[in-house]
Amino acid sequence: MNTDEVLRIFREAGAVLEGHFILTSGLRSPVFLQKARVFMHADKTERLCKALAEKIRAAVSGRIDYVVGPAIGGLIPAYETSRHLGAPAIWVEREGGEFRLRRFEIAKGSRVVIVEDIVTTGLSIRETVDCLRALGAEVVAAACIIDRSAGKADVGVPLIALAEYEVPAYPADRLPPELAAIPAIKPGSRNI
Ligand SMILES: O=P(O)(O)OC[C@H]1O[C@H](OP(=O)(O)OP(=O)(O)O)[C@H](O)[C@@H]1O
Ligand SMILES: O=C(O)c1cc(=O)[nH]c(=O)[nH]1
Ligand SMILES: [Mg+2]
Repeated sequence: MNTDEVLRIFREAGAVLEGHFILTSGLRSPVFLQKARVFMHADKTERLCKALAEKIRAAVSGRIDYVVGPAIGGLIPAYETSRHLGAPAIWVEREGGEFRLRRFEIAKGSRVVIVEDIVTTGLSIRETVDCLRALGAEVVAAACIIDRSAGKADVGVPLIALAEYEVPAYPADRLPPELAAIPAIKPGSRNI
């Protein structure tokens, strides 16, 4: 599946939003990919995640013990991708602002792949890598449906993206005037 096909699915689902958005990194953007509007459709999610699982299988040699999704956005794609990889899906969720593996125990040396929805700066994947490494896991790769950095984000492990789609994002104190004129909203779950 190529980037155009992935974006077609997002557009068909009404998931490409325009306005003024506060991203999880604090950056501001005129475009927000509201993945929940895609993941509400099992057929669309299956097509995307089956293709992502194939890309992961081609890139990762050796066993995968767990697929880990960073909540909330990573929950559904990690679960659906895990189905195609034949590995169990678990998740990290925020406790006091930090990602924790609250509901599961994993053996030291477990080989894990992180599956995210969207990557912008890579911050959320880096936080997930830190949490898993502190538990003794080996993070063999991370994957996402759409990489908004188009390959520029450094997540500390190899990143496998189903699609790369570069979207502008600006520091809050360097907004273009047309963006500053629109009231900002924050759709994600960090800090709520
Ligand atoms: O690469 P980054 O700069 O970290 O941005 C991408 C992250 O932002 C979103 O999560 P968010 O924290 O907004 O909450 P959500 O998972 O509930 O959507 C998205 O799900 C990724 O986790
Ligand atoms: O960077 C983000 O927080 C972000 C961007 C985006 O397009 N979609 C999303 O869910 N999060
Ligand atoms: Mg998220």
